[in-house]
Amino acid sequence: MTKGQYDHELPDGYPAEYEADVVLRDGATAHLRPITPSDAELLVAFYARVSEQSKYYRFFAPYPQLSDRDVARFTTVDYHDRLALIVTVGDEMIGVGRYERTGRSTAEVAFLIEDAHQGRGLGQLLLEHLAQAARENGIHRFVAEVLPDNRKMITVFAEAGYKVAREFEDGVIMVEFDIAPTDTSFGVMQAREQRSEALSIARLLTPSSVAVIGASRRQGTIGNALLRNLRDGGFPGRLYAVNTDTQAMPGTEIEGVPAYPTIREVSDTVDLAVVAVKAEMVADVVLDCAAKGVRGLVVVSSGFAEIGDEGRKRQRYLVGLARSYGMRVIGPNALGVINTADGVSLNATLSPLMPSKGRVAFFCQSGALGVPILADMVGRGLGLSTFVSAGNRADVSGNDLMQFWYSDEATEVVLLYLESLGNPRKFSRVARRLAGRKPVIALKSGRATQGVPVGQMVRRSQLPPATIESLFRQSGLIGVDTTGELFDVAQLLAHQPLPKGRRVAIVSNSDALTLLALDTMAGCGLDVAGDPHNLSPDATASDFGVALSEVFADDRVHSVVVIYTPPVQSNGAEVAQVLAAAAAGSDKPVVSTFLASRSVPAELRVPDEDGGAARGSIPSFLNPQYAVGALAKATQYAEWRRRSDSRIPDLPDVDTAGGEDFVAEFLQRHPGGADLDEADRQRLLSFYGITVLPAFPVLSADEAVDRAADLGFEVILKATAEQWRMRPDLADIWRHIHDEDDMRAAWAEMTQTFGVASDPGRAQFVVQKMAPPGVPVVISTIEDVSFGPVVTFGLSGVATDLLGDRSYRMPPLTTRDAAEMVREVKASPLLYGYRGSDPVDISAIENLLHRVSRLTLDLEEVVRLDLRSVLVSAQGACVLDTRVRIAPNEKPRQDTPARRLT
Ligand SMILES: CC(=O)SCCNC(=O)CCNC(=O)[C@H](O)C(C)(C)COP(=O)(O)OP(=O)(O)OC[C@H]1O[C@@H](n2cnc3c(N)ncnc32)[C@H](O)[C@@H]1OP(=O)(O)O
Repeated sequence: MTKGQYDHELPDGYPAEYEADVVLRDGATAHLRPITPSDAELLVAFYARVSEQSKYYRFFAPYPQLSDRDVARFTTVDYHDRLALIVTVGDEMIGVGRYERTGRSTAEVAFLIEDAHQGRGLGQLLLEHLAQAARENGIHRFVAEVLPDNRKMITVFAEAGYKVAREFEDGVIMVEFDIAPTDTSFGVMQAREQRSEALSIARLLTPSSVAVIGASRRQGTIGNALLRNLRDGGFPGRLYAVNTDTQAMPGTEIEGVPAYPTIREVSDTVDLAVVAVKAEMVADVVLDCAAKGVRGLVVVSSGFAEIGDEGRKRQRYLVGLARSYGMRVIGPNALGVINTADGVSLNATLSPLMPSKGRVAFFCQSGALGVPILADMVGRGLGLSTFVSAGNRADVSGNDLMQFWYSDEATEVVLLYLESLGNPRKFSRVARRLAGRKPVIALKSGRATQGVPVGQMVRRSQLPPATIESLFRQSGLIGVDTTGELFDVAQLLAHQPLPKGRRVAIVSNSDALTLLALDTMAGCGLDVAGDPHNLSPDATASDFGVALSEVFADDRVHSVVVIYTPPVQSNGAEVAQVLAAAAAGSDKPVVSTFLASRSVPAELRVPDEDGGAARGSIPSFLNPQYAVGALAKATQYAEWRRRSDSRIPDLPDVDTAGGEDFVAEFLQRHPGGADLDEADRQRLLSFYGITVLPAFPVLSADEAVDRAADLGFEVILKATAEQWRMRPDLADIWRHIHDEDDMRAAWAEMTQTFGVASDPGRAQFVVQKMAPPGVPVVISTIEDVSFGPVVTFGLSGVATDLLGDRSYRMPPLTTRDAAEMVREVKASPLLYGYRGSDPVDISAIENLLHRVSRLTLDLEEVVRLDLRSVLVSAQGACVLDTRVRIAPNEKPRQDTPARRLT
C-alpha cells in the first residue's frame, strides 16, 4: 500500500502547521498530519482482532489493498505540544491522529469513534490505546465527541467518573476523560458519524469512472438501458460496459462503450459499478469489484429482501461483503442515482430523462414512481442536484442521504418520498438537524390500512393518519399529500425566500380566483394583509405595476400572491415583466397563478448560468389554491426555523443507569417480558423522577379499613381490573372514603357492582390516599413500527378517547414540543381555567412529558408506558395510576460486518 492512496482532505479548522515529519520511537519516520474523516473511515472499515499481549491489531478481513497478514500498529509520538497517534501497516502509515495538550493535562482526540454497542469496536480499542498512551505520557485528561443519542454510552462514562462536558449546537457532546492511573475500560462511542457518512456518500456520487455490469447488448433490457442512460446523460468520465458474453479483445464495444467480459479486465480504475446481473450472481460481481478497488455499487438487480427470506439472506450477505471491502451499496432493487453537478453529470438510473442541474435533491423510496416523477420534474423545469432511489436501502438509507445533503452545497431543498422511515429513532434526529439548515419536503405514503398489496415490504404505522403531519412538523419537515404538492412547494422554496410572517397580500384581476385564494388562506392559517388589490379583468400591466409597488413597499405584507388571468387580447408578457421588476430584490416571497402555468414561465425567470431558473424567479401554479397551499407550507416551515426556545431539558436527577439495571434485572426475572406490578412500576419510575401516589392492594373490608386508617383518611377505594376500567356504563370505579363506615359501605357496594374476585387470593381493589382534586390527564408512549417511540398526551375521559383528542410527538421532546403537546388538544381549555376554574400547573405536565420522553429514549425495552391517571391542579401533578410493560428488545441490530468486531 502506498501513501496517498486515500483521500486526505482535512476537515475545516485544522491549521496547516500541524503537518510535520516526525521520528517514531523505533527510529522510523512518519509524516504527521491531523487525522481526516477518510482516515477514520478507513480505520473503521477494517475488522480488527486484538492480540491481548501486544498492542498489535490484526486485520483479518482487510481492505483489498491489505492482505490478511497485515498488522496495524498504533504508535504514539510526542510532537511539540501535541501527541500524535500513528497507525501503520507494515512500513506504511495509514492514519495519523493528533491529540493536543493544553497546559500539561488536557488532550483532544480528533477521531471518529465507532459505535461499539456489541463487543469491542475498533473505536473502543483506539480509545483504550489512547488512554494507555496518554497515561504513559503523563496526560490525565482528554476530550472526545459523542453524539447525544448514545445515552447508554454517556451513562457508562458518567458511571466511570468521566465528565460529560458541553453540548454543542449540532448536538455533539464533549466527554472529558480523566485517565485513571490504572486500567481504564471504555464503553461505547460513536462520533463524527455524520461527517463520515456524508463523506462516503459524496464519494459514491462523484465517480470519475463507471462500469455497468450486465451491460446487455439487447436494446430494451435493463442492463442496456443503464448503459445508454449513462452515456446519453453526458457523463464526462470513463465509462465501461461489462458483459460476460463479450470477447476480451481491444476494440470490443457495446453501445459504443468499451466492453470487457469482467470488471477485472478493465485496465483503468473503476470508482462506481452499476450492477444489473441476476441476483444469484451479484455476490461474485461484488468480489470482482472489491478486487478492482471499486468504491461504490448501485445494485439495480432485484431478487433480494423484497422476495422473502431467501432474498433477505442474500441481501445480508451482499451488504456484509461489500462493506467488508469498504464499499457502500445503493440498493439492491434500486432505480439508481443521478448527480447533475458540473463535471459529474451522472445518470446511473433507469430513467432516460435527466432533469437539468438545480438546487433540489430528491430521495425516492419507490423505484416505480421514480421514472414518472423525474419526468414530471423535467416537465416543470425544476432543477435537480442529486436523485437517489435506493430500492431496498440495505446499506445507504434515506437517513444517510439526509446527512449527506446537510453539508452538500449544491443542495438547497430536499425532497423525500417515503414509504417507511428506516431507523425511526435516527430519522427524527437527522431530519431535525437537516431541516434546521434547509427545507425538507416529505411525502409519506403507507397510511392506508385496507387493500394494501400482499407482500408489501412497507411497515404500516399504527398512528392516526393526521398525526403523521404533526410528527413531521415537529422535526421541521414539510409534510405534503401528493407528488404535485411536493413539487409545488419545491418550486417555491427553490426560488423564493422564506416568508417572515403570515400576512399575505393578493394582487389579482379575477374576483373568482381571489375568492378561491382567500378560502384556501383561511383554511391553512394565513392572514390577509389589508384588502386584496382587486383589479379589473382588463387591468393593464401598469395597473398591476401600481398595485405591486404598493404591496412590496408595505411593511405589513410578508408575502405576495399574484393572480393574472389574461384577457382575450393578452398582454401577459408585459404583466410578467412588470411583476418580475417589482419583485426583484425583494425579500418577500411571491407566488403567482399566471397563464395557467405550473413552472417558472420564461418571463418570470431569473436565468442562472446553466439557463435554469435562479433564485428570485417567480414560480407560477395551475390555480391559486396550489399557490397559496405552497405558501402556507413555506410559512409554517419558516416559523419552525425561527423558533428559538427549542431546548431539550437536562433533567439532572434522572438516573439512567439505575433504570437500565432495573430493566436488566427485571428481564432476568421475566425473560419473555411482562407487565410490571405496582412496586416495580414505582421503582422504575422513581429513577426518572416520576412519583406515583402509592396504592395498596386489599383483599377484604377489614384490610381496607386498616389500610385507610394507616394512611389517614381521606382515601379512595378503587377497583383495578382492566375490564372495569374500560366500561363507560359502570359507575365510577373508585369511591371517596371519609371514615370507616364509609369504607365498609363502599366495600359492600363495590364488591356487589364489580363482582367478587374469581381468584380470592388476588386483590381486585386498592386503597390510595386521596389526591388533591384536579383535571385528569393521560400521558403514554407508543412504539410505532414506522415512527419508533411516540409520546402522547390527552385529557382523560370517554369523550376525548372517542374523538381521538390526543397530541403526539417523537422523543426527545424540546421545551417547545412539550408546551405544544399540552396546548394542541382540543380539550386543553379545561387546563387553562375554564368557566371560572383555576388554571392548572401546566409546567408540571410538561415536566412529566419530558421525563416520560427521556425514559422511552433511554430504555428501549420499556415497550409500554402509561401514566393513565394523572390529576393536575394548580398545585402540581399527581400520578395515580400507571401501566408499564417491559419486553426483551428483539429488533435486529443494524450491524454490518464493518461495524462490528468479531
Ligand atoms: C421498480 C423499479 O423499476 S426500480 C428497479 C428495480 N430493479 C429491477 O426492477 C430489476 C429487475 N430485473 C432483474 O433483476 C434482472 O435479473 C436483471 C435486469 C438484473 C438481469 O436481467 P436478465 O435479462 O435476466 O439478465 P441476463 O442474465 O439475460 O443478462 C443480461 C446481460 O448481462 C450479461 N451478464 C450476465 N451475467 C453477467 C455477469 N456476471 N457479468 C457481466 N455480465 C453479465 C449477459 O451476458 C447478458 O448480456 P446480453 O443481453 O448481451 O446477452
